[in-house]
Amino acid sequence: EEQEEDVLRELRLFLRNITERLSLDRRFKAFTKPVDIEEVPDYLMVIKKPMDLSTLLTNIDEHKYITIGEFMADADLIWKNALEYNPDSDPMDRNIRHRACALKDTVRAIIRDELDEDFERVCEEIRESR
Ligand SMILES: COC(=O)N1C[C@@H]2C[C@@H]3O[C@]2(Cc2nccnc23)C1
Repeated sequence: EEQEEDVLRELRLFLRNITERLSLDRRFKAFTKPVDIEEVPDYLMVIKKPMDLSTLLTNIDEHKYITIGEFMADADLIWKNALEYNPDSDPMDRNIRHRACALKDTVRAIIRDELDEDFERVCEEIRESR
């Protein structure tokens, strides 16, 4: 009912705010747009489900996420894909893995600090009711 839509609207605002803050952080520039398949032709052979911050924003606007957990699963793909595709010891790979780890820790810290447990529980109740 209408109260449920109010809750999901507030969730979208919270998720957009997190995603926009991450997109402004210079450490995460490599994660703001999809990896360019023309520049990296083998990317889709290695990475089954690409994800990036601009795609997260599109998914939010398309009402794809009803719980924080669903958003986290896609946000985690960003850094997991970077660790998987860039495993080597050369400085470029090490650099993007360092940023991937920083992204992982930053997302978790924001959610721990800013997500109200009761609000998340209401979102999960809505997900179970649909
Ligand atoms: C999240 O970003 C990444 O996982 N990558 C991996 C690619 C390999 C390397 O860096 C990326 C883009 C790129 N483009 C041209 C030549 N080499 C590269 C970004």
